[in-house]
Amino acid sequence: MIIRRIEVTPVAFRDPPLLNAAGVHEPWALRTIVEVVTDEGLSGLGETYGDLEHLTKVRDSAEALVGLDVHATNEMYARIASVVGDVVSDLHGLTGMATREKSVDRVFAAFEVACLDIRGRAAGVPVTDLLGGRVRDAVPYSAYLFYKWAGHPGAEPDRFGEALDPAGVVAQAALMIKEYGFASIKLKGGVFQPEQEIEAIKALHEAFPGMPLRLDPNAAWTVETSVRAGRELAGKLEYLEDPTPDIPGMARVAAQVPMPLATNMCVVTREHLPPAIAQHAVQVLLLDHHYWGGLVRSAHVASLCATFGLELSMHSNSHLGISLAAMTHLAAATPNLTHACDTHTPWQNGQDVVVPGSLRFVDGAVPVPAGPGLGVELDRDALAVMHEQYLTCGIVRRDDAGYMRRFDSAFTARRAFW
Ligand SMILES: O=C([O-])C(=O)C[C@H](O)[C@@H](O)C(=O)[O-]
Ligand SMILES: [Mg+2]
Repeated sequence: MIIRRIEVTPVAFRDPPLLNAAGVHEPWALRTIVEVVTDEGLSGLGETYGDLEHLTKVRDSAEALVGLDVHATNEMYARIASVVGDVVSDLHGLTGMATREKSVDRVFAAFEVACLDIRGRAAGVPVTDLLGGRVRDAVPYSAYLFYKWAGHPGAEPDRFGEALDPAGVVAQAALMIKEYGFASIKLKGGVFQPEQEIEAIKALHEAFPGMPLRLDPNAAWTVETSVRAGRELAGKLEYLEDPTPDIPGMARVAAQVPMPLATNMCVVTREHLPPAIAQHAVQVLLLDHHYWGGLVRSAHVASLCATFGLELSMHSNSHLGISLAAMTHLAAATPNLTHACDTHTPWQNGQDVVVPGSLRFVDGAVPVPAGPGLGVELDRDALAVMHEQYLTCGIVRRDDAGYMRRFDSAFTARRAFW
């Protein structure tokens, strides 16, 4: 199974004005779709970020992989490492510090997933079986709530409407739970004064008694604020996610609040694990195969977490169905991933590059797709439409702060701000 050809296609799809500590989502979200084709005519799919600097590395790497066997992932990683010469950072900073290793892992992941898709198709088994077999038939996801404007400025309101206060947040949760059946809730914070976000959690706790809740201010709070908020929310949070920046800051908070702390910001690559574990900075790691180097490397990290007593959840950016399928296969094969995963899927409102039908939500969980490989098929018409949207949307990298500054010229991204 020799790689003959790799198609790399950037796409854009509509995204609502979701607010976070970095600013606000632009009207279009970007992704890159990777299709690896072998000499035997088998093809496999991968999905990754769409920012131009990353896309360029993905394109350059694709050329370097032609001629390799789809099983040769160590050689694939080495070739990609030699192509990815420098560190690629996101403007939004929401997934923590960029390092060289993380930059390579991010590029490698899309190709690794595509090769696993091919290997699963060739063997007639789902990707889950290549990762050790399923420990759950369906993967639970959480309702991922955002403060948001009713619509993008100058455009019609979207169907989710405005959510700028506790009542709006509760209404958004009710809509998501009604449509998807989610059984846990995450609120993206770091947008308003901490008191207002604490009130929103209290309102959710009252409206959905017993439902596990998380709050994620994306490091917008100081240590002192995090401790105060954590204590005020005692008994109401399953975990508090990245209240404050960096491992030492998280360690100080963790020692003083009653709930576990989770992260997708201070532990984002292997070198962060030893200090975080030594300092007891986090109790829950949000895995994300897109930057932890694909599915197999993520499974290795999961195993390390089991050794050191860290629990697991899963992080999500705006994504499409190839990513949802990959996330579901990984989570279904990871025994210690016991918290419901994050997903942006509801915000994508049905837009996708995969043929509808193989991915669905049942009681808030996605059943592992039945077909071989990832179990999803590329919808080539949809891909062409979304690629055209990419060419015309005028956005080449995600810039939440820059977009926010169009409406609030003094805005700066919030880090240990409150
Ligand atoms: O910290 C997190 O969970 C994220 O970074 C998730 C997403 O990036 C989210 O914050 C977003 O897209 O605004
Ligand atoms: Mg987070």
